[in-house]
Amino acid sequence: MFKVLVSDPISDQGLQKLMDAEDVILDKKTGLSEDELAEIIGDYDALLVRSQTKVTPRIIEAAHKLKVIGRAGVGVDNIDLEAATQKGIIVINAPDGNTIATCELTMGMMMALARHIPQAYKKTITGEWDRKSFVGVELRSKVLGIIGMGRIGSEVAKRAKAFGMEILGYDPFLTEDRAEKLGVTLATIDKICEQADFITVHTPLTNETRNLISKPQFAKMKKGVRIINCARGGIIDEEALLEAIDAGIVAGAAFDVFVEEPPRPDHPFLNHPKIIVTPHLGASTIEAQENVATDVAEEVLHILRDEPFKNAVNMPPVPANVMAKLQPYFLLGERMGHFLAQMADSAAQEIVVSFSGELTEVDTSPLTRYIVKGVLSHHLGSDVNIINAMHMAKIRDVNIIREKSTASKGFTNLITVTLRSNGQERSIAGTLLNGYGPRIVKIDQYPVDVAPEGNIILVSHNDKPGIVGRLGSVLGDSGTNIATMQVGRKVVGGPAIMVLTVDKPVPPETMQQLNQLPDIAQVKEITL
Ligand SMILES: NC(=O)c1ccc[n+]([C@@H]2O[C@H](COP(=O)([O-])OP(=O)(O)OC[C@H]3O[C@@H](n4cnc5c(N)ncnc54)[C@H](O)[C@@H]3O)[C@@H](O)[C@H]2O)c1
Ligand SMILES: O=C(O)CC[C@@H](O)C(=O)O
Repeated sequence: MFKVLVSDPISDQGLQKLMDAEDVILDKKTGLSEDELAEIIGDYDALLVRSQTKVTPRIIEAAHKLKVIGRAGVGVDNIDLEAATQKGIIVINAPDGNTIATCELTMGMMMALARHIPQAYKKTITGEWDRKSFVGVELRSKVLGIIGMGRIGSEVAKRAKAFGMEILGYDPFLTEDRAEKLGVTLATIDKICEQADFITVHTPLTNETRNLISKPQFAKMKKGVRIINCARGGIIDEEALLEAIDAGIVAGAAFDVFVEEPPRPDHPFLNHPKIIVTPHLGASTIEAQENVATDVAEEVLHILRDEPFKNAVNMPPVPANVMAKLQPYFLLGERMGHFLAQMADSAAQEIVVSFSGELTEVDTSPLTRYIVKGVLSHHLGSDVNIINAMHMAKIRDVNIIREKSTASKGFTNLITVTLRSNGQERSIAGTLLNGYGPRIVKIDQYPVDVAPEGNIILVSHNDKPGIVGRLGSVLGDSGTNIATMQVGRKVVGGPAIMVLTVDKPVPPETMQQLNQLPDIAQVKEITL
């Protein structure tokens, strides 16, 4: 018998399969404290949660029998994936079931904003018949900017088309082809800011998307723009939004999600006449809750019964002998991918992974997943992991080519990764150096020796006297300390690269200054 614990309110209809299963005992215990959950979790084979239960390392530590944690929804921010992976617990989610619900809430927010519905309702129920204060705008012929064109963003685009809106879309993985199919014009964030009447965000919250819409973006916006966030708190800078409303740039905003949830009672959004708020209701429809509960219940049954399953968000088991060979390379592989993605000017369209030396003796697919995860995580953040990395690449039309080579160029093992995008090709090679750990040994065609960690500045320049000095003084003026420095070139006076490691992130204005120095083609900051 399998014991399954449901620790958050999850739709009964969705759970029916589990309730009917003869080999399952289902317990529903909601509102447990961490202590209470830690005390009982040791009895269970599966745990089903929504977003309230925090599955902390302590819970996982106490979960001696647990085989699977099922999240009825998309975000797994409430589950400690690292701890679950280390303990061999599979974590699954239900990424598709609440797409329409969240899309429809977004459309509702857009209409409520355009016609002041919540504000007008509030006044009318007090007996005031105020028709003058609530003159709205039509959606027809307005420009809608959608940032993040994944599942939800794409559905919003389809519905907004039906309202006669013109749509500008930005997503690093949005191709001309797909944009055309969706009736969306490919745009940059800047263009969206300059031209949109409504802007809605549908990205995950990652280091790259945190404060994606902040002061500089608001400064570029059209007067009277309306802003919607039904994705994750923090993608839109809350303070900058308030300033943009005060400055008369933003006419209204609608937020379902907040940096801190629930927001503190004196949060400035809560009583603001121009801001509509809802308590993270995107997925709160009967249908969505049934969908996500059904999806997750079916998957949990598959896992408990050792049947094939999908939507796992952490790591599958790898045979011990293969693991022993590959594990030392996982960190290197992931960092190489992340390094390369930051070197490239646009999101990957093709990733070529080539292994040489002893690595060619085993199935390197788990290592490839780490590399692909490293590349994709630059744009997808924690939504991509080693279980779903290949799937994420496939659905975004990113072609993965694997090669094995006998030429290890003097190294026991060598991993070479090439990233192709929009006609650009960049590559790096890395290895584990005995006694020194992971090393990047080649960047494009230049031999280097760089530890893939911390803050790295990569400079493409012309090999001319004085460059090192000019760069050093700009960095010095900004208080940035250079820890190490290497220069690589093929011919005297030709194209060259410089790799600097610095002690802390370089301020954006310093990066701008560096990029404007003479004889410098490009300066990129790589953070690992
Ligand atoms: N309010 C709610 O209750 C609710 C419900 C479901 C989902 N969500 C949230 O909505 C968001 C979107 O969900 P989804 O299912 O559409 O996810 P998805 O993975 O299908 O789509 C996200 C898209 O964002 C894109 N992206 C990543 N970084 C970007 C960047 N810097 N600029 C532009 N685009 C970028 C990705 O390429 C991807 O296509 C997620 O944050 C999810 O957690 C909220
Ligand atoms: O209502 C929920 O469970 C959260 C919904 C949503 O944010 C998700 O991540 O799926």
